[in-house]
Amino acid sequence: MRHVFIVNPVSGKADASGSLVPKIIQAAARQGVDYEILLTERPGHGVELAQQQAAAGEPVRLYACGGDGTLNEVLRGVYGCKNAQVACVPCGSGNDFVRNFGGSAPFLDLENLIQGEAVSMDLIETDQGLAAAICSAGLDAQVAYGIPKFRRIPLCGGSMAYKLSILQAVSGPLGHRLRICADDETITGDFLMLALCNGSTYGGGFMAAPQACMNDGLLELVLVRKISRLQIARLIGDYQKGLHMQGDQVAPAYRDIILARKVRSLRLDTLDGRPIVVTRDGECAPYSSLRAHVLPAAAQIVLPRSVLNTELPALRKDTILNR
Ligand SMILES: Nc1ncnc2c1ncn2[C@@H]1O[C@H](COP(=O)(O)OP(=O)(O)OP(=O)(O)O)[C@@H](O)[C@H]1O
Repeated sequence: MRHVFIVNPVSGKADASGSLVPKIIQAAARQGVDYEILLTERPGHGVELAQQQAAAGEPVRLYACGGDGTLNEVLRGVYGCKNAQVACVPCGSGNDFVRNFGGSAPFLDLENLIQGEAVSMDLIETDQGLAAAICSAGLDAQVAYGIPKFRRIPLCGGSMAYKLSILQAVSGPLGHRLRICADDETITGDFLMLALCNGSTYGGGFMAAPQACMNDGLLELVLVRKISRLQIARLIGDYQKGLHMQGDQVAPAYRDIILARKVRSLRLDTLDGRPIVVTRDGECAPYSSLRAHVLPAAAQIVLPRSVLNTELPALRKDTILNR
């Protein structure tokens, strides 16, 4: 099997490629694998490179070296190619995908990752494109959407841009009138936001669905009703830590404002004439509707050896390939 490292030099806070490339060369040499290193040159280039690498039909393992956006591009590029496995080398800002598996450290241990095995995992297909972990809509996505604008202001760093974007989002009209069709159930009401989760975590560590399993053929839908600014301030800390849920149930303190379902498909339509911001693995844009469904076992994701030996909600062990 060929090992191809697709490196995004602009992901994360600094260009990681300078330090990463020598580590890749050393790890690949020590593991004695046939490898290649490719750098992305522009947005979307990761999709093209992954497509080209998988097109020959030979077994190939692609390492997406960057953040969640780079992983998303590589997964899009190989979607439908049974010969391609995908690994994540987390060098981005949020790196939410690997949080499902205990965090970045084992994935940055390249020899551990090269020795890893592929696990068949679900993806989310939406009418806006694929998502690996979470597709969300509403206030949280609106905050993420606003950050780049504030980052363009001189001396405005990442944390200040995030705070200014929150301030802007909560100063405007809160919530949307939505019609949500979750499988066969239709729910109409005023909602602050919703998260459709294959994985547990997004937005740099917000744990929307702590029990989400990435290979059970189901998605966790978390709906937050329209609430006051004071209630948002109370909820936000618990939502970040996943304390709004108790196992598969909504925690008693939040049962009047949060709904949770396990679903295969979702249709969302805005009924108030205002577009709602949607984010897929961190890529944001406003839409008036969204269609999404689970793609069971659509990707072969490589997990480091040490992660495969750990019990995690994100992973059912019976789908490990190559064993
Ligand atoms: N050479 C390049 N120049 C400019 N943009 C690029 C280049 N290569 C890739 N990109 C784009 O960089 C964007 C950001 O990458 P990525 O999401 O991996 O990093 P991040 O935002 O730092 O991490 P995270 O999403 O985990 O917070 C992606 O949308 C990708 O399309």
